[in-house]
Amino acid sequence: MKISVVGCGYLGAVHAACMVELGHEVVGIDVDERKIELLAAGTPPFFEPGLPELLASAMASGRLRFSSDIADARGATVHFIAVGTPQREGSNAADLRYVDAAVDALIPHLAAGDLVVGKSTVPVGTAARLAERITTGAPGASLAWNPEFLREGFAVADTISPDRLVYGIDASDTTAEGILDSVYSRALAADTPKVVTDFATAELVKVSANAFLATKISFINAMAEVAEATGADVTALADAIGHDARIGRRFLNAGLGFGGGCLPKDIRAFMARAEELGVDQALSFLQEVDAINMRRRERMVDLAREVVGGDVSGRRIAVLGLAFKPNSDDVRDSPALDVAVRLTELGADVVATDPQAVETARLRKPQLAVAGTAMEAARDADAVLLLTEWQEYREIDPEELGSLVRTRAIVDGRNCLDPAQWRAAGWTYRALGRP
Ligand SMILES: NC(=O)c1ccc[n+]([C@@H]2O[C@H](COP(=O)([O-])OP(=O)(O)OC[C@H]3O[C@@H](n4cnc5c(N)ncnc54)[C@H](O)[C@@H]3O)[C@@H](O)[C@H]2O)c1
Ligand SMILES: O=c1ccn([C@@H]2O[C@H](COP(=O)(O)OP(=O)(O)O[C@H]3O[C@H](CO)[C@@H](O)[C@H](O)[C@H]3O)[C@@H](O)[C@H]2O)c(=O)[nH]1
Repeated sequence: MKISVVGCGYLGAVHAACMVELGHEVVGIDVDERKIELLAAGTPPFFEPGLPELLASAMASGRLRFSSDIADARGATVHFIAVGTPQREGSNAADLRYVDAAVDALIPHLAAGDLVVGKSTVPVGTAARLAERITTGAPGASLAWNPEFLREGFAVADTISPDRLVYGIDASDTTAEGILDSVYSRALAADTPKVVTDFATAELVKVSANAFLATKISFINAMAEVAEATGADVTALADAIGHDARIGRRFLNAGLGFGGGCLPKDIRAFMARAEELGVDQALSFLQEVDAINMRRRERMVDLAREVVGGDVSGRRIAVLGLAFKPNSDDVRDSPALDVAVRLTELGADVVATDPQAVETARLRKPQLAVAGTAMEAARDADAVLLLTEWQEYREIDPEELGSLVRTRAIVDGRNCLDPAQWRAAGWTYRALGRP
């Protein structure tokens, strides 16, 4: 099939390359010319494992091109909308201006029979509004909502082999399901579960899934707060409750909490939308989910204070990790970057590092002092903070790191180190939620 993907960020660039892998012919479109230049040269504009190889083979197939001109979407029959829906400035609500602009720009290039497919995460009600605009502006074209559940760091595998496919389709649309089935024929042949529903349900599936995941993380972080007050160990607690299949161990990793371009802004936009709908009480628990999450960052700053003896001002602090999670260079609402910046503002002499996110962090926070490696960051440090659990940080030798620092003090913000090993090497080991 001929497909256009409008918006080539973390979601769209991966989606475009994966659609080629699934046998389609694809044009990726973005208003950011620098991004398009990089992609057209076969270079991903961000770090995502597996994407360089996938992009190279997609480009070599001759079935993938990129353009900054929306007119190049003409001729495709399926048009994915994958533009950003960030948090609106000064409000919790989603900023829909990019989605609106993308759809408006696309409309003049649609032909009868074309299907526009929404992938961006939007407040419930958006699809119905856009469908109206499309059917008026481009008679014979229609809209489906097909939310995306990929995780950064696993984006390629999650796109090619999703856990499920959700199609939000207008009841009067007789062709959309068949078109989407053709797009995803390989996943469907592998028995991927498919849920066909209305627009509102499809939109809600996405935000409620993220609300559930955020709640699960904040639940365990609330337990971490209680563990801290009692000397209990939240990691053992998570293992124990996680053995109950009804609970499950995944997404029960206590620590610095959730960040990124999705969970934080999605729960806030969900609350804002619920308020508009007059059902804000139903989601009031998400305020607490958000508050628990943000408190972890404050607690981390407090622990940094504690390990250096009370005042971080003028103290050398090594920060290992800036990305919001490992295997990503994404620093949007990153708890690690947030803590590094707060400590800098408190007068600490912070030197931060990350295997992939140093550049993205510096773009947002040019004042941040950075180092290329953990060993460089740790030189003469009064304390080391591990804030993103990259594998290479998990494997650090406490003796090697210890030979570089001024004081052997480490705060494990992700509960990813073995306390016994570090203490045996003479380190003061502190963590979020375990003794
Ligand atoms: N990142 C993820 O893991 C992920 C997963 C599932 C869903 N989502 C959702 O997907 C959407 C995109 O997220 P992202 O992380 O890829 O964001 P992003 O900021 O990385 O990418 C968005 C892209 O859209 C482009 N854009 C903006 N306006 C445009 C227009 N009018 N025409 C063409 N391109 C335009 C931007 O230049 C940018 O490259 C969001 O709604 C997000 O919530 C993201
Ligand atoms: O047990 C856990 C699991 C995750 N996190 C943190 O939670 C955040 C989000 O992690 P994750 O969900 O793995 O990353 P994302 O790539 O943001 O993916 C989420 O957001 C996407 C965008 O909506 C969805 O598509 C995905 O399904 C959803 O998992 C990160 O800061 C993690 O460090 C924890 O603190 N503890």
